[in-house]
Amino acid sequence: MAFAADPPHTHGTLTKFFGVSADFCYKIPDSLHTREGILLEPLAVAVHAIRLADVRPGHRLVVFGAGTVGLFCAVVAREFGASTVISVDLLPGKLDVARKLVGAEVSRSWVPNSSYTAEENAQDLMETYELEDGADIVIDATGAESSVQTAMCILQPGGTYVQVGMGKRNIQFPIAEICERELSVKGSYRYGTGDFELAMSLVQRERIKFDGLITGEFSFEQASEAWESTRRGDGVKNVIKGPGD
Ligand SMILES: NC(=O)c1ccc[n+]([C@@H]2O[C@H](COP(=O)([O-])OP(=O)(O)OC[C@H]3O[C@@H](n4cnc5c(N)ncnc54)[C@H](O)[C@@H]3O)[C@@H](O)[C@H]2O)c1
Ligand SMILES: OC[C@H](O)C(O)[C@@H](O)CO
Repeated sequence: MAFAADPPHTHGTLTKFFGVSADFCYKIPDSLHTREGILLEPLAVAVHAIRLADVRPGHRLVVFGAGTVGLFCAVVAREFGASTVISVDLLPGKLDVARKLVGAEVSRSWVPNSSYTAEENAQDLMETYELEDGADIVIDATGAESSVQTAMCILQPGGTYVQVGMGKRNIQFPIAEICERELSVKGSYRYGTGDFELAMSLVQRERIKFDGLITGEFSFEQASEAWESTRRGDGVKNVIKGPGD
């Protein structure tokens, strides 16, 4: 898969014109403003992950990370029938967005304690939400070592773990947990056939609404400020306009 947004295959999409074959394009639904169209990409990432996780009605999920990808994993899981989705993030503001997007009936939130071990955090989360044997499915959308370690300790026997977050290439990984509880561990990378279609359909049918998710708009000249704002974790999604827009 050649990814358009960053080198080496291209110089990136931060340009006035970007040529791409028509059969690699999807028409943004008329109901969406172009700037909201950028959210279809991370939504397709989430659709891919939730399909791989095989979320079924009644499942209880934990999603580490409430950035764009984690938020969308949580709301797509709701659409697949999850009864409870616990969003985990260090930033309480991100969890407020998750609650609004997913809805109070399904959404729960939890902030890890940075001075706890992974096992202590896992125990705290499971007690808080009465997950006696553990969650059915856990998704990591942070790439953070501490999240991955905690995630492994909150799955029920036979549960499924999906790695979406991409952080350090090598981390300490509690491999015994996989063996002893017969966990299924999967990696999720970008998207596959049908993921963009389902993402667009969820938006067109207004099952998922993008209202309030574009929290910053920057001119081309302010691009570095946009990246800095994203690095600080401000808001949800920043848009950088093309040159001359
Ligand atoms: N697998 C793929 O195809 C794919 C596609 C897109 C993004 N990604 C990866 O997914 C991850 C999420 O992407 P995003 O765009 O939502 O990023 P983001 O930076 O917007 O979100 C990450 C969130 O994780 C939270 N976080 C960081 N460390 C944490 C910790 N220790 N505990 C709890 N929360 C923590 C942050 O506060 C933030 O809200 C990134 O690692 C990104 O590289 C992977
Ligand atoms: O949504 C697609 C992602 O941005 C990526 O796959 C990227 O972060 C890794 O190269």
